[in-house]
Amino acid sequence: MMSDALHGLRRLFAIVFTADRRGVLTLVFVKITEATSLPVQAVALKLITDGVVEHRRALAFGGLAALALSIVMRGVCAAGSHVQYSVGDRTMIALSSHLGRAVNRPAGLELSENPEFHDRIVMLRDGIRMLPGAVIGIGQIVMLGIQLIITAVLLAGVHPAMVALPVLAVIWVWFAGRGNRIAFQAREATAEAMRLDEHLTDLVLSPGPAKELRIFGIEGEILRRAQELWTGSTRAILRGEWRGAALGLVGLTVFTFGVAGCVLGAVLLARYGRATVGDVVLVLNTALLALGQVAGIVWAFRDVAGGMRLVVHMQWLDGVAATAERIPPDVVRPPDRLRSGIDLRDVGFCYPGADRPALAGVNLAIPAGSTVAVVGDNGAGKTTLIKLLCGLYVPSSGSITVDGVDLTDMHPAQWRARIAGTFQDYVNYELLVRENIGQGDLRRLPDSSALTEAVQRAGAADQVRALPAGLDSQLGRRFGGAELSGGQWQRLALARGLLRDAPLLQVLDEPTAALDPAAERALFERYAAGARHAREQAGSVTLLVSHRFSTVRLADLIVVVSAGTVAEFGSHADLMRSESIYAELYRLSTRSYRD
Ligand SMILES: Nc1ncnc2c1ncn2[C@@H]1O[C@H](COP(=O)(O)OP(=O)(O)OP(=O)(O)O)[C@@H](O)[C@H]1O
Repeated sequence: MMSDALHGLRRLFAIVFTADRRGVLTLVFVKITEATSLPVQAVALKLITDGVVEHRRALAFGGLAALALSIVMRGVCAAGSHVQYSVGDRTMIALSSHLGRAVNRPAGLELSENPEFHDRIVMLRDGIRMLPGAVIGIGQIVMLGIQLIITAVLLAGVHPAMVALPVLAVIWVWFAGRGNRIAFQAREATAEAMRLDEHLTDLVLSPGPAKELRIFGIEGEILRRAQELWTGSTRAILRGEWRGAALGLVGLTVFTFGVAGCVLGAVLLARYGRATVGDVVLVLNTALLALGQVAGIVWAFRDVAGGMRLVVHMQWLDGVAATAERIPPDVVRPPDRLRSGIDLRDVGFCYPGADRPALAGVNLAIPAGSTVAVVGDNGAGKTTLIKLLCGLYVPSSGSITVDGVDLTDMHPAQWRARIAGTFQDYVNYELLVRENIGQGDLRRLPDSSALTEAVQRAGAADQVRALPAGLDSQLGRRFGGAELSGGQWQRLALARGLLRDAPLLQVLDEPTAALDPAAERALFERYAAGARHAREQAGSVTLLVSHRFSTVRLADLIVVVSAGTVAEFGSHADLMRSESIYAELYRLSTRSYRD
């Protein structure tokens, strides 16, 4: 535990020092000056008192000179005090960008689906806001620590037993440290409840879910649940704070007795002629000062402990992010063009924490240049299959190979750079239209003709033309821009998925649910035309997940996924010739359209 704390403190020091070297050095100078100014003042008062009482002019003038010095030192400290804020802010900025990098490091989705990850992120986010306080706290501890050592030396000069006072200070700090830990643990235990509270409050405040909430009349109930979570968490945090404060109070009581003992001792020593009146003034000054110094250290430790816990969460995140980064030792680059295709051999996958596999025994050979439709019931495993092909998860068993190279041997980011896609839960980026589409390939964002071509292929040309500034129109009511219908947002998402030139894998996971069947078919025909171009250029494979058989039948090959495995695989004509599940589903769908 102690070694963890020391390690955390060392890391925190290192982070602060790296973030602002010059600021830290200035801060050290300012804090040492601040630390020595008060003891200089206490000694000055002793010298002045003894000089006046004993009629020793030189002593009194020496005391006055020391007093003047202490005032100058205090002035230097006041002038330099702003440095601690800038060091704090720079550290906060450095750690925030480190956090951003760590969160983006993992190749897959496992980490973002891990509840512990989200709890730690909440604690990190809150902790980063406390960082400037932790930096100021480090400065305070250094300064007050030096002061306390000088105090101990001065007190020992009056009587050696008074050196016990700093020992009592350590006891106080220890009690307070235990108290802080209890308070922090209480706060951390509420992280999940606080996250749920945030989610529920967002639901009520965001325009998207507002319709459903109003229709069902559940805003009140959702808010009540959020309030309940917030109240429960706040109460638990307060309980922890009270218990922590009680421990701190025990330490304070012990130390106060020590201060009283020193003052009483000095008075008795003076009474029996073993100390001067100046000594009593010195003890009064320093011992009472020490009360404030240790109280300051206790408070500063609380802020620093917050920073140290932040370091612990950061290290956890760095560790799991590095593990999840999945960079193979001998990285193989994805091919420039697909020659043979993508093979799945006996692929199985179980989501972390799930009790049964989402996919098992999947065998599939997808030839280069083919367009493949994936069909199946809800929950059959279609999206999971797509996510494995995109390298967002690693199969639990079996292998996926691209032109004979195992996907796990490829750099995940390099493989993803060769994938284009639109998913059923696409994102509505409320940016400029060109930025919304440009997210599909940032390198092509400035290329208006590439954007326009993607817009045309997605069938969104008319809707973009109707906007006040075309590609440069702002989207989203909240930002003073245009609000789009569900289908219009979806067409922009499709354009985004079409922006990347000649991808090796083009994925369309039910991206057309908000389009009518005729629009979906027209879109897929345009897609197929584009796919021909990509096929010629890069041997691209296009994968389409759809429940609409009028579109599905246009694909070269059809995969029927059922209960986590591939039940059928073949062309429309082949599957229709046999008594297949596909033929049954196809007839059902065409019949329901006729009825
Ligand atoms: N992130 C996840 N964590 C745990 N289980 C999941 C996760 N995503 C999906 N599953 C489970 O895996 C199974 C397959 O889900 P998948 O999303 O692949 O189905 P699907 O065929 O795409 O369904 P749909 O047609 O409804 O989109 C389901 O039982 C689902 O509950």
